[in-house]
Amino acid sequence: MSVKIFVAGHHGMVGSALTKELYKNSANVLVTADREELDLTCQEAVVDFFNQHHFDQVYLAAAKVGGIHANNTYPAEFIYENLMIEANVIHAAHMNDVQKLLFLGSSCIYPVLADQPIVEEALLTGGLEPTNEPYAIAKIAGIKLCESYNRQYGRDYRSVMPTNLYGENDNFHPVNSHVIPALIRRFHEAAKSNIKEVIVWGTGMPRREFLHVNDMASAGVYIMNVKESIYKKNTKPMLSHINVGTGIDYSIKELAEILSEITGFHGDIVYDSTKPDGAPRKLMDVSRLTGLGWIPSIELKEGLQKTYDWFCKNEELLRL
Ligand SMILES: NC(=O)C1=CN([C@@H]2O[C@H](COP(=O)(O)OP(=O)(O)OC[C@H]3O[C@@H](n4cnc5c(N)ncnc54)[C@H](OP(=O)(O)O)[C@@H]3O)[C@@H](O)[C@H]2O)C=CC1
Ligand SMILES: C[C@H]1O[C@H](OP(=O)(O)OP(=O)(O)OC[C@H]2O[C@@H](n3cnc4c(=O)[nH]c(N)nc43)[C@H](O)[C@@H]2O)[C@@H](O)[C@@H](O)C1=O
Repeated sequence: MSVKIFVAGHHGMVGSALTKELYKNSANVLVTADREELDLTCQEAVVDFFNQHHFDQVYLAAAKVGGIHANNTYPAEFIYENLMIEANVIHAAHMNDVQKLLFLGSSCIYPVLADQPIVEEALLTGGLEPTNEPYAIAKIAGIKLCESYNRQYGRDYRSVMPTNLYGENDNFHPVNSHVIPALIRRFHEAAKSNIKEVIVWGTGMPRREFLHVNDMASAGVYIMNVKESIYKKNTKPMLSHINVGTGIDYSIKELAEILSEITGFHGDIVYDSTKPDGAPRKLMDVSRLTGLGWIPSIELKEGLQKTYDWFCKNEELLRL
């Protein structure tokens, strides 16, 4: 029997990987819409769109996304657009009797000084990291929307909390992107132009856990398809969210050194400590996910090399 699925955000890094992953199952019938046809912040447009289709499932991978600088510079857009997208899509899914939905949150929902590795239960136990608090608040609202429709209406809306992601179709903007695409581009351009020095933001000391987007897509589809009774057994009764990561982290300095090697940059790496470090560490406890039977398959160096190869092939077409 076919399963009609709406993938919101299908042009994005995660949405495009999810689309590929979902196409592996020939029973899936995917529906997507470009932003020009469907602005997800517009309630009327979202209601009309859901009324036209009868979806069995929704993957909500559309969001206003960016790295530490973008979050710190455009907090109003990050909180407003994300709240609107989540409220519109999750509510419209419920009103149209869509029983299953997967919402993408982020590891920044957890308190900035949470015990490491961070367990799902750490949510709302402390203050958030200031540079991305508005985005994190919107993501927490998304989790609570899912939990509330589950509690009140018996929906099966699950939320994945991915660690920092990277891979093909990432945003390689020089300042608004995340650290991996930013450094790939900066090291690549320096190596090509024989520039002797590359600036890396912050002290290089923060630690981050990185997951390749193909692993993220595989985990997302896996989690969506775990039987409800088994998924609930692995979460506290009302908890709808689950961490997605590798369980391994690296310092930004270690990451920069790996990327300089991959891109063939042989100059000096200079740390600009006037730029924010953000959270000191964000390593997630992934035992709930591994307990469900999923483990990642792309090791960091391999994933970075694949991403760099993809960047070199697509440099001219990228949204920079
Ligand atoms: N990247 C990361 O490191 C992490 C990402 N996540 C989460 O994963 C999800 C996907 O992120 P990612 O793929 O990296 O982000 P991208 O920016 O690559 O993709 C986001 C997608 O959402 C679409 N979108 C944004 N606003 C609207 C709107 N108003 N109407 C219609 N479409 C819209 C964009 O459309 P368009 O193509 O037109 O711009 C884009 O296709 C997000 O929820 C994010 O919070 C979580 C943890 C880490
Ligand atoms: C996924 C996650 O992404 C964001 O949080 P973040 O984890 O801090 O992600 P980031 O990739 O932007 O930075 C990671 C680290 O790397 C350092 N760093 C060095 N040099 C560059 C650099 O050139 N660019 C960037 N962006 N960071 C750099 C940077 O200073 C920081 O210490 C959230 O806002 C939030 O949106 C969220 O959920």
